[in-house]
Amino acid sequence: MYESIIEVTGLAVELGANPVLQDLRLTVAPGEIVAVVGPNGCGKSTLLRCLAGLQPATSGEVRVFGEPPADDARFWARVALLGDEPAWYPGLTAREHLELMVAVHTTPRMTVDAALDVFALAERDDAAPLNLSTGQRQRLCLAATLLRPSTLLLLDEPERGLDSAFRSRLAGLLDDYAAEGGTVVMATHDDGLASHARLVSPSGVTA
Ligand SMILES: Nc1ncnc2c1ncn2[C@@H]1O[C@H](COP(=O)(O)OP(=O)(O)OP(=O)(O)O)[C@@H](O)[C@H]1O
Repeated sequence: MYESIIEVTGLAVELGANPVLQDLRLTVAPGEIVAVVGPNGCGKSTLLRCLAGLQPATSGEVRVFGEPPADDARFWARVALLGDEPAWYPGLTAREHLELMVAVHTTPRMTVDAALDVFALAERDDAAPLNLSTGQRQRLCLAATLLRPSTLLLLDEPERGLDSAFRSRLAGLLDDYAAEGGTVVMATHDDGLASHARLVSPSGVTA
């Protein structure tokens, strides 16, 4: 068991000549829900990308599960990332995309039918993702992310496209994930989701 799942010290990131993150410190304990908040462009997505090992630090240290994040099977067995919309497989339905996740991850957190039910997609399960609405597609992304086994969720604006009822439902799902011992770090502009979380601001500004 780790005392902290995430340990960030003195993190700085420059993109081009742009100092996006400066001397950022963050510690996240198991079972915590952390909301990375702040105005557009303050570095929320950049921080999440650093935690996912997708953005190298200019200086400072990022440790996830005690080690620098590495783009390898061991890291991704524990970490589920919701970032930009993925590329969808042509010819596969929403259900078949979730079945792919189950085929790849041998111990899914729920069945495909349960995921379709939880994410209110059962009636559109035979649609191609590109024939779903924006919010339905986001629910499919969330279903795929929460279906796979993980102990750390990294979510970049999970509320994107969701109606207010489903945003509330998502807050409950994240609470359940944390109650099971999982840890959540999300970049969000949604006050409801943020109200369930400890707030962290890359820039020191939260509104
Ligand atoms: N490839 C890049 N080169 C230079 N600057 C970049 C690059 N990518 C992002 N930036 C800049 O880095 C800053 C942080 O971007 P980031 O996407 O992390 O912000 P954010 O807080 O997630 O914003 P939003 O709320 O709009 O999603 C922004 O000023 C952005 O313009």
